[in-house]
Parts: sequence; C-alpha cells; structure tokens
Amino acid sequence: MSDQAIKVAVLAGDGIGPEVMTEAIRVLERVAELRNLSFEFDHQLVGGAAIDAAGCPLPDATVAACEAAGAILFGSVGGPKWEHLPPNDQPERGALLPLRKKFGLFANLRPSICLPALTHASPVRPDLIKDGFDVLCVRELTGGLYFGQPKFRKEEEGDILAVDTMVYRKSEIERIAHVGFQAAMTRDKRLTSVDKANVLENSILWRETVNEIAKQYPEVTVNHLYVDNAAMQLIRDAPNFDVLLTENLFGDILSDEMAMIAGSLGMLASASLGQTSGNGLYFGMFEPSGGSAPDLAGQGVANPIAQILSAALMLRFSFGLETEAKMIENAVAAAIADGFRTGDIMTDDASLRQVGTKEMGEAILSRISA
Ligand SMILES: NC(=O)c1ccc[n+]([C@@H]2O[C@H](COP(=O)([O-])OP(=O)(O)OC[C@H]3O[C@@H](n4cnc5c(N)ncnc54)[C@H](O)[C@@H]3O)[C@@H](O)[C@H]2O)c1
Ligand SMILES: CC(C)[C@H](C(=O)O)[C@@H](O)C(=O)O
Ligand SMILES: [Mg+2]
Repeated sequence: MSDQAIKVAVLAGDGIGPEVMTEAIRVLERVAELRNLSFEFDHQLVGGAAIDAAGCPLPDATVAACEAAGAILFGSVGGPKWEHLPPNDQPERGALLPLRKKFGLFANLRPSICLPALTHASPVRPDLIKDGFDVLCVRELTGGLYFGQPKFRKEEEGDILAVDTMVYRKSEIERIAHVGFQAAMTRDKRLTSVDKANVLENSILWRETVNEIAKQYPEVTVNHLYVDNAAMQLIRDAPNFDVLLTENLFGDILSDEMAMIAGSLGMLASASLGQTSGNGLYFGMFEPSGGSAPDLAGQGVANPIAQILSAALMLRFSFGLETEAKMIENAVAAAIADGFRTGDIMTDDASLRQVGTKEMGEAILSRISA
C-alpha cells in the first residue's frame, strides 16, 4: 500500500448521479486493490440533494472538502424538483457553475470516442463513421455568456427584458487556445476552431487570437468553422475532426451532439481543469458531460460509462496515474466488445446483452486487469 491516500471529494448530486457514481467508486476501489493504492473518498452534498438536506446547493462543508482534496469527482445536478427556485439558488447556477469558477476550471476536455463496436448505436449512418472516431472537444468553461456581466431580468416599459452578456478577454482565449494546441500536438495535429466570427465581436477576437497562438504550433494544421457549419460537418463527417476548440456555450451544445454521434450522452466523460500546478498535474473536476437524466433516475438503467471514464480522466490528469487510467479505459472497451449494453447503446442484435447500471459496472470492473 502506498503511504499516502489519494484524496477525492465525491459529489454525486442528483438524479442518476448517485447511481452512476456508485459504479465509478467500485471501479476505483478495484484499481486500488490491484495497484496497491489507497483512495480516501470524501462524500459531500451538492445540488438539489444539498438544497433538500442543508438548504443551499453548495454548502461550505462541500467547498471545504473540495479544497482539501486533489480532485473532485462530480456526478450531476439539477432536475424538475428545483426549477421553481430563483435561478441563482438552483443546482446549476448555485453549485456547478460556482465550483467551476471558484477553482478556475477554464479548460473542459470532452473526449468523444466512438468505439468501432458502437457505430451501430449512433443515429448517424454507419457508413459515415465506419471505424469509429476519436474527437476531443476543448471547451472554454469559465467565460462567455455563462459568466459575463451584466446578467439580469427586469420589467421595462410594460415589457420584460432579460440580459446575458458575452464577454471574452484575449488572455482567456489565449490560455484555452494553448490547451487546444497542446492537445493537438499529442494527437493528429489538426485543430478546428469553432466560432461565429461573421456576427459576434467575441468571435472575431477569438479567431484572431487563435491564429496568433497557432504560430507557436507550426506543426498543427488549423482551420476555422462557423458554429452552424460545424454542427452540420460533425454529423456529415465526425472522423474528419481531431481537436475541436470552442467557447463555452458552443462547446456545451456541440459536445452533446458529438456524444450522440458517438452513440450516447451516457458515454461522454469530461475533465475540467485549471492551471497545472507545475508538476504536470492539475486540480480538476471530473464529471459526465450529461446531466441528472430525470427520465431514467431511480430505475437502475443509466449508463455508468461516462462517470467511470471521468474517474479514469481524474487518475490521469490529477494524480498522474496513466497506467491505472488506461486499465479502466481498456476494461470499458472490453465490456463493450463483449456485448454488454445499457439501454441507451443497445441495438437490435441478438449477440448483445442489455444490462442495467450495476451489471455494466460489474462487467467493467471484472475486466480490469493489472
Ligand atoms: N453536469 C451536470 O450536472 C449537468 C449536465 C447537464 C444537465 N444537467 C441538468 O440535468 C437535468 C436534466 O437535463 P436534461 O434532461 O436536459 O439533460 P440530461 O443530460 O440529463 O439528459 C438528456 C438525455 O440524455 C440521456 N442520458 C443522459 N445521461 C445518460 C446516461 N448516463 N445513460 C443513459 N442516458 C443518459 C437522458 O436519459 C436524456 O434522454 C437538468 O436539471 C440539467 O440542468 C446537469
Ligand atoms: C448543467 C449545465 C450548467 C452544464 C453546462 O451548460 O455547462 C451542462 O450542460 C454541461 O454540459 O456540463
Ligand atoms: Mg451540457
């Protein structure tokens, strides 16, 4: 056993969050057993669950646990039960966004990987994604319309006015562009920057800045797409993308689209990272890209893979445990190759076996080998 336990703040949250989190923790425990590691999981309330139990979506104890940990493993928050609350008291604007901002988690990596065995689960024609694909969405996470001020609603001249403000500083674009280019350098060295530079001031600055940063990465081929065209090109030819770099709201939308082209939102993990602490490791929050899936919650049928792969990203980015991260990713691929499918990725094929959340977790953890 290693001397020091690896401290993780576990924020399972709402809806399917606790169900898929249980499987991710079991997978991590299995890795710990095989690799002589020790995890210390600090389970804390967040989102609707925290509103119900403690009266606010992000209790001080939760923030303190995150500060004391090396990483946050996050489930999902939100749901119809809390939608009547004032916007800033709801789980999303009261907990998730403040966590991203507080910890400076500006870089959101969403690896959209379509395993060849899953091409038939995609609503896109199989011949368009024959051998699967691997696209990395690098989404800016702490700027843009989500956080720009002013943001308000008021009555004016007998009407109602709602204002959100899209703001990007050049420095914010520079730092996320570096993340995108550095990722491209470890991959196929192709980067597509997505904006709306034919309309938005923000996007004009975005495009200019990306072109400037590109000069520092001469090996990377850069192209620019307007977001509407990008949404279309992804459906037409997802395998043709390598790294897709974009701002907060466009990344939110395109990453759900990419997840579905790859088979299901239930497969898309994410890593939200701040600045590296200098040793190549990052404090980060790791969470499925999808939400609390109120339509599935409580039924034991949600796909736990996005949560499990998020745990693998946590091992890689926050703790430098590359071998262990790969063990999890290989076990997921093996469970899929062996025909295990939750409902969201099930197709009409007698050789496949439809399973629930727990059985999928078991199929994965029994395939983890040292
Ligand atoms: N990170 C987060 O905490 C997060 C992310 C997205 C949405 N949300 C919140 O979740 C709530 C529900 O939002 P929504 O319905 O728009 O989006 P959602 O992502 O929860 O669900 C969208 C669709 O994807 C499916 N889906 C999502 N995850 C799945 C999984 N693991 N397995 C199988 N199917 C899965 C759902 O069943 C649903 O059909 C809202 O309150 C929203 O704000 C939270
Ligand atoms: C729940 C919501 C605030 C969040 C976002 O828009 O960033 C989610 O959709 C995501 O993709 O992580
Ligand atoms: Mg989203």
